[in-house]
Amino acid sequence: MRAFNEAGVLAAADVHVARRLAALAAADDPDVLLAVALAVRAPRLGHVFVDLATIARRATTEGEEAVDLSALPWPAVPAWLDALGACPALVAVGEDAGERLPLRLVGTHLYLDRYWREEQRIAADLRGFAAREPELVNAALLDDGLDRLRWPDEPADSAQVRAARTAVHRRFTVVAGGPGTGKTTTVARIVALLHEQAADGRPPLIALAAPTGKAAARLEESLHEQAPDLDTEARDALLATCATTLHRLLGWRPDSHSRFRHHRGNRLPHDVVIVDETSMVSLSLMGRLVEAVRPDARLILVGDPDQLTSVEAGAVLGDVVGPAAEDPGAPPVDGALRDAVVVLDTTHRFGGAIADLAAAIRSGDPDAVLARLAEPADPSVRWIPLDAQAGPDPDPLLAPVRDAAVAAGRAVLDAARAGDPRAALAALGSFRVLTAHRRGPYGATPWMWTIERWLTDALDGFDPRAGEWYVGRPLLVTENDHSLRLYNGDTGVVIAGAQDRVTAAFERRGEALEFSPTRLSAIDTVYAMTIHKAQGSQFDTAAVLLPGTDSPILTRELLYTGVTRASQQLVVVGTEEAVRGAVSRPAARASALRERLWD
Ligand SMILES: Nc1ncnc2c1ncn2[C@@H]1O[C@H](COP(=O)(O)OP(=O)(O)OP(=O)(O)O)[C@@H](O)[C@H]1O
Repeated sequence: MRAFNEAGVLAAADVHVARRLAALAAADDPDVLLAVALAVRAPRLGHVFVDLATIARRATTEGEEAVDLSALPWPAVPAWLDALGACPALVAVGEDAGERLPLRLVGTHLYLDRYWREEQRIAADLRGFAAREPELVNAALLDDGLDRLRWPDEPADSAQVRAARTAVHRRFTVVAGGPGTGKTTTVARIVALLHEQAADGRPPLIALAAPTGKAAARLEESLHEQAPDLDTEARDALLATCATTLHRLLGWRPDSHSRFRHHRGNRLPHDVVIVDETSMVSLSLMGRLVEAVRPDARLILVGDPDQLTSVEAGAVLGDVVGPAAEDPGAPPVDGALRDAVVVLDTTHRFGGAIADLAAAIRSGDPDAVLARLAEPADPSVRWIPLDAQAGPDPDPLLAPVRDAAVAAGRAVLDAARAGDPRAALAALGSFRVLTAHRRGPYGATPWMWTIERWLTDALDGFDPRAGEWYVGRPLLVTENDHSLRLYNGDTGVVIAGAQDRVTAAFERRGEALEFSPTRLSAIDTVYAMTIHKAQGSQFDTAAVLLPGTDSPILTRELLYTGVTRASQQLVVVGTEEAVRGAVSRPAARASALRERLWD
């Protein structure tokens, strides 16, 4: 294991855990130890298992320098599998082996047993939901509702209409689509239609949830915004709906890391559970969710399967949507899961060139992406083919980024000085620099210093050294604070108040909430933020700064998620190699959920 540790393939903790597990089972074959360490490593990097047949080609390293993986002493695969098969106290072999051992080998996939169980159980639960008898519905009322809730120019068989119809008819529905494809609109329709179906009886108990507090707050806000325009008796019910985090819904207990109040033995009381931003839900959280939903309830998963996935193991939404994403227009076939997945593929929100670029990234064709960057269909996309390292002396070609940062900074500062929190928050949301990393030469932290310098040079009286709570400072909440209802990722601005006092203003449901800065705990400055943190938010203008090609997190999903954070104007800074590197490198998480669901 030493060579693999020194090459940056294995971390010290992987080696340590592998040694402990092997010692308990009295296994001492070095090839077995290496395999166990790789299985321990897998979930740390988002994989559900390690595929021993491909790991020698696919492993990524964590060191700064490129490593020649082929020079490492990889065991020959057949002998490796045999060695694992000869450890009956450590490794269960095959899906049918009944023992509970620390590891499980299925074909060439080596799992930590816990993840194997999780994956298997989720597949069974989801297949169960998908196959369950459809609901009895009042079809005339449903048709009438779908008609009333349609946009004037929306076809009667649009994907949004199909998605809402599916969710009313079935016990399991997946609504998949990129930004602005009408997912939230569809959720609003589903809630309204389900209320209409129950008009004479007990109104359905509906839970709306999202993986983060910020995403939950955003879902709730947009449903409340859409409600007044909907032609339905259920308008009040929509206005009264609240969204919560998945952890809260499931009854997270601070005394226990993974146990929730609701589970298979104590299900959620809800008739309908709708989850937004499902791409951010990990395998284990999905496991806790599907086991807690009553078998006779409806489960509706909403999200964008092309976005970055949770940092924990699994890529559940992508696996559930599976092949349905490749032929969104295909008519339903007999497979129950195929019928449950509806892909929304018409963008209603942003500029054509941004949507075009996002589609090219999704298709994985680097030449098409570069062509759309070099000659976009309209001026909403701009590409600066530069290496995006932060430095004391930014390249003059970065002027568009600087100008946008200064324009937004000026608007934030003017509004903050004038004591106008709403205008300051609106200006803050108008522009953001997005990076792949937090630290290091391409990180959000050095870029923050660069932007602060630009603002100091351009704005009269702007001085970030004037004290921690200087007027106009853009704030980022870095931990959930349930008592203030501020969530990790929320942003705010320091606003001038009376008598030299300042407040920190944050937006909630279109209103500005102001707090004394002394009440805030985990806060950062946010001239730049990581693409991961920006997930679930959009900005009028976003500048996406790509790292070098040796960055292990430069992937297709990262670029797609960054690009789709811009609603009107997008600037991409990165070399041709970085763009190619990103597009040609899908995050490819090792997971067998897709096969378990679809094959
Ligand atoms: N069929 C449609 N025709 C015209 N406009 C629509 C249609 N569906 C939705 N819209 C509008 O497009 C915008 C995006 O819709 P919506 O917020 O539902 O998308 P979304 O997929 O939830 O976006 P996000 O990824 O930001 O959550 C909204 O302003 C909405 O009013």
